[in-house]
Amino acid sequence: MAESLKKEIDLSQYPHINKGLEGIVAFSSTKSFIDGQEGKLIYAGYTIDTLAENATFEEVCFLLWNDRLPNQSELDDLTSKLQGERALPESVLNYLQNTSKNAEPMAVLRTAVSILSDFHEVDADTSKEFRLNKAISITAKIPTIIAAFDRARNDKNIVEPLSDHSTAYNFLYMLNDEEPGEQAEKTMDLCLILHAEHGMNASTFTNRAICSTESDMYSSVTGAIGALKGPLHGGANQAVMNMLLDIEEQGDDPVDYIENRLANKEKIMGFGHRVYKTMDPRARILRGMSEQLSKETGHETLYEWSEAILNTMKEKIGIDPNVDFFSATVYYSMGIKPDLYTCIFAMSRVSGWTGHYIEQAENNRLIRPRALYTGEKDLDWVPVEDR
Ligand SMILES: CC(=O)SCCNC(=O)CCNC(=O)[C@H](O)C(C)(C)COP(=O)(O)OP(=O)(O)OC[C@H]1O[C@@H](n2cnc3c(N)ncnc32)[C@H](O)[C@@H]1OP(=O)(O)O
Ligand SMILES: O=C([O-])CC(=O)C(=O)O
Repeated sequence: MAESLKKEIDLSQYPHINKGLEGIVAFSSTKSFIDGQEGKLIYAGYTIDTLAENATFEEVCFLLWNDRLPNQSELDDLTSKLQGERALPESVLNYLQNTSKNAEPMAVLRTAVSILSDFHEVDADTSKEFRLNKAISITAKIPTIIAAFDRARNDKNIVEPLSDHSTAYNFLYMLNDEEPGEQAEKTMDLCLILHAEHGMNASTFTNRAICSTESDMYSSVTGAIGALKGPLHGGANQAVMNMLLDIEEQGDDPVDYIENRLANKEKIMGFGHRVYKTMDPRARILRGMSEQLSKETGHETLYEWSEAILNTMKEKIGIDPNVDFFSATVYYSMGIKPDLYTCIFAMSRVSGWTGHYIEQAENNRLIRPRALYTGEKDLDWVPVEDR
């Protein structure tokens, strides 16, 4: 039967059956450029190194939403709008306080962003200003959601957002109920810059597909959070930390640990990339941050193991680390719990998602690829009692 069906399918109608859409260009975009061979990343004209050295996360948000850097008064205006939008509606706070303390933070974030749409006009108009204001509002509230849930699940008081300071500072303040030092703020800000945008990754693609049905921005960000959560995408940073902690707990040698897993054909989290065939430029920056911070905070061994794992991966299968590998030890050194790492990724990537939403909405075409049907055809109906 399968043989005869294969003959019926006219494969010439489907010249590009491409599992995983690898290499398919489905959009044009001004948001970012990736050179996977050279390991280069550019956001709207600026290399990731330039932005890491000079920008703030707020400037990167402006860049991704407007395709240019802000002048001082535009930056002040955006910063104060973000600060003004940080507070959550009462019912979202109630949800965060009353949901299961064992819930996955990314699942809680996904639900909370979805609930936010109940309190906002979602598609009242189609102007760029309306969409920008939505982008600002969602971006401003995500750090508050993450910090509030983490405190609620640990039976701690929820800390109200500040009406001043940067996104990075305010997040750490709400998470820990204490003012962060200059270095902690700078590190968090840098992490937000590094994770903000990355072309047509799975979550951004999801976000654009939802936008293309003329659905609202809350729906597209909610869907994107769901896509980011998976361990093959943003969820890998948490998995990296769990792997390092597993090595510690088992008293294992990191090289043996990796070699055993590779021998079992297991994937090593934080390594490999669909586009980069060399070191991810963000991993290069995070590697330096991880080295410095882990030494300063007494987690030097974790950094040394990371280097040993990196060398083993390169030597055994020639695969380099991605953004999720060294970010794990950076966050760990900052005292952040592993199951919040992917939420921090979302806290940053929302700037890219919403930038892409605006871009898609302004030049929309429904995203609707095809699947090659390989099932049976013309089956006779069999009554349920006879099956
Ligand atoms: C922010 C981000 O999303 S960055 C990515 C985060 N994800 C991870 O770190 C998870 C681990 N990595 C992976 O699973 C993959 O490298 C992906 C999903 C990121 C990219 O996958 P793809 O482009 O589909 O590459 P694919 O999975 O086909 O890998 C090619 C080969 O390298 C191997 N490989 C790729 N990544 C790894 C890895 N992390 N560990 C071990 N082997 C790997 C594959 O097994 C495959 O081998 P094969 O040709 O012998 O079958
Ligand atoms: O581009 C990808 O496929 C994954 C990635 O690195 C990101 O989203 O930052």
